[in-house]
Amino acid sequence: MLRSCTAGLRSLWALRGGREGVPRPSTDLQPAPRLFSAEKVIHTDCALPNPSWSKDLKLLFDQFMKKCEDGSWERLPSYRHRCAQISEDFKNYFLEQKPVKEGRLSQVRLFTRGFEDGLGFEYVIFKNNDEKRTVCLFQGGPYLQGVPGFVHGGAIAAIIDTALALCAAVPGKAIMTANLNINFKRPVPLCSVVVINSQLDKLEGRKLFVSCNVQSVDEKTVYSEATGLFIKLDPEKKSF
Ligand SMILES: CCCCCCCCCCCCCC(=O)SCCNC(=O)CCNC(=O)[C@H](O)C(C)(C)COP(=O)(O)OP(=O)(O)OC[C@H]1O[C@@H](n2cnc3c(N)ncnc32)[C@H](O)[C@@H]1OP(=O)(O)O
Repeated sequence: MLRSCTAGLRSLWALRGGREGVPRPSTDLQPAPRLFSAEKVIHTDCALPNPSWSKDLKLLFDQFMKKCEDGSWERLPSYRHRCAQISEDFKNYFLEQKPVKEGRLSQVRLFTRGFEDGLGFEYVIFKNNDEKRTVCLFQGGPYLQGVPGFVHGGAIAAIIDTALALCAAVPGKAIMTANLNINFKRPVPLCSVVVINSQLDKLEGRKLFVSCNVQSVDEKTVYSEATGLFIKLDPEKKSF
């Protein structure tokens, strides 16, 4: 498996050198939006297939795209730089906050989209609004290694947090993770594809309770199970 990762890396670098439109790391600093800027910025949607996606990931992606045809499921787009709408949702709560120095703003990226194609988090999330659930198809690349040959637990936590956040997300409202509990039951092989099934279990005032499992594509292996608590930020509280 590690050999195939290394081979994959080499071919990715080769691809990067030759593929038009795939920027080199040093120049991949697109003109990013100012944090919390209302300015609309168009960026590349990362939740679409790229050459690093394995056959399994492409196959599952196609299956879910078919499910989107009748409108019951939707694919959630995903951007490297925070999209204008999400920034709008949060800006009222962080009025005084200047988290990033001017000179570094162009480097700001969403953590799970901060790697070059295929090296880190490759994923796409589909949402079924009626059933209040999401499915995240995730391929953990070679830069996410923890124990040799397996995905780092912190990387698994990050993709679980992302999947649960988007399951809990309420349009126009800002939410944050208050609690995340994960049982790591089996290690996730590096460069493999796993499926994260999340659901909204309960809504209690500002509290959104969600849970998920992380399974192999054939559903025979449960790698992790998790629960999360997300809180809708209170517009009356601006003390962050
Ligand atoms: C999420 C992002 C969506 C955007 C999508 C982008 C895509 C990428 C997705 C990336 C995703 C990345 C996501 C990230 O990385 S989010 C980053 C990681 N999270 C944080 O940094 C959050 C830090 N914490 C806070 O800011 C505050 O504590 C929050 C805002 C969470 C609540 O402070 P607030 O002052 O507003 O609320 P409250 O204290 O009055 O509490 C309200 C109620 O909640 C209950 N409670 C609170 N905490 C806990 C707890 N730990 N266990 C159990 N219960 C808890 C509490 O008892 C009370 O209940 P009740 O008394 O009313 O019954």
